[in-house]
Formats: sequence, C-alpha cells, structure tokens
Amino acid sequence: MKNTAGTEAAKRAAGEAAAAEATDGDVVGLGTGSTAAHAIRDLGERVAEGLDIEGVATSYQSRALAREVGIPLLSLSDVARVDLAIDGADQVALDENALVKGGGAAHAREKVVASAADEFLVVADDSKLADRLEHPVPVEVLPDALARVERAVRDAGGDPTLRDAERKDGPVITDNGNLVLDCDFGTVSEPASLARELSGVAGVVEHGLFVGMADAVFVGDDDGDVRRTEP
Ligand SMILES: O=C(CO)[C@H](O)[C@H](O)COP(=O)(O)O
Repeated sequence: MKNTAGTEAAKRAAGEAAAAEATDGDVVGLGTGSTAAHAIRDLGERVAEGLDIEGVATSYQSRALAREVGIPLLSLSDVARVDLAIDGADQVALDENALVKGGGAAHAREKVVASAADEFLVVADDSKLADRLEHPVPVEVLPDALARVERAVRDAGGDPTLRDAERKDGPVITDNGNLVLDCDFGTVSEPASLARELSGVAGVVEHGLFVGMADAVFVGDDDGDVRRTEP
C-alpha cells in the first residue's frame, strides 16, 4: 500500500541529494519507487558525465530504469556487499530508526540490498515522517502459506489484507512469485519486537519493517530543500 501524499519536488530533492553521495568505484544499491527513481535518474546523468559506478537493482522496475539511463548493472545474486544503497520508504519514524517499506512489493530484495550496504541512505518526502509507525506493514508470503500467515498475523494483533493488483484480476504477484499481505497493526509501539515476531513465522518471505538499518535519511520538502538526519 503506497503513501501517495508527497510532491515530486520533495521526492526529487531527496533523491538527488542522496545520489550525490555516490563516488567513483562505488557499487550502489538502486531502490524501488518514485523517490528512488529520482536518485537513479540523477545517477544516470552523472554516469553519462563520467561517474564510474555499478548498480544493483532491487526490482524489475529499478533494473529497467537503470538500463534506460545507462547505469552498468551487477546481478544481486553475485553481490555480497554494496558501498551504498539508496531507497525510499512508505513511513519513517526517525527517533526509532524504523521504516515501513514495501509499498511497491519490492521489500524482500530491498532488504537484502540494504543489509549488504556499508551505508543505507533512505530518501523520503516530508509526508512520510511520523512519530510512530502506523502504516500497514507489507508481508511477502509464499502462496501456499497464505492461510497460515494470515492466522499468525491476527495472532500478533494485526489485520491482514491480501493486496490486489490494479491492472490484473486477482492479487499482486511479487517479482519473486509470491503474494503480499498488507497488515494493519495500528500504531506499532515496538517495531523491533514486531519485526522479530513476523520474521519467525514460517511462510513469511520478508516483511517491510526495517528497524535500525538506516544510516541516513534525506527528507525533501515542497520547496526543494533537503534535511539529512542520521537516526
Ligand atoms: O518500499 C518501496 C517499494 O517496495 C518504496 O521504496 C516505497 O513504497 C516508497 O515508494 P515511493 O517513493 O514511490 O513513495
């Protein structure tokens, strides 16, 4: 489920500020979504001007955009570490260093890339900021485990909704061939504890809680100004 409140000016400002951190020789994780796309386009322009980087895509979408703008790509399956990863978020609780991701259903690969990164840079417009996380948490689920995971989410206090596709009948199928449950837990008072609980459910491929992972958050506003915070 996407948060669509932010403006393009704010997203562009955040994306471009984070992209400016990439330097020659870096392997760069390329996130998914409309904010990360600004970073990818900016990196593509800098590659055309001579910047020597290689990208690692987190989704079909980011791979296609990186190819379009001319960023050389490595395969995620060949990469054990990246220098920096740049990615968006659906909600950011700065004081807790906690994110909800997965509005684009790409959070499984996004988490692999973020966890492989020496520096994980989050890019967001200011509509994404919250004191506590309350955005529904996307959970990628093995199709055969759907009923089991729905029950486990309810047992954990959540209300799961199978994510429907918009221009296809039936559910969203992720790039990994799985389903997504958007799980409403209300206000998440202990993100780390909920993250551990969800990770322990058999059939959960990955959930969209990213706790303690961000090294810096770039927050853009409508005037194109950016605030960099290290949570
Ligand atoms: O987690 C994600 C995709 O799985 C995106 O980074 C998140 O949904 C934010 O997207 P946008 O920048 O378009 O608001």
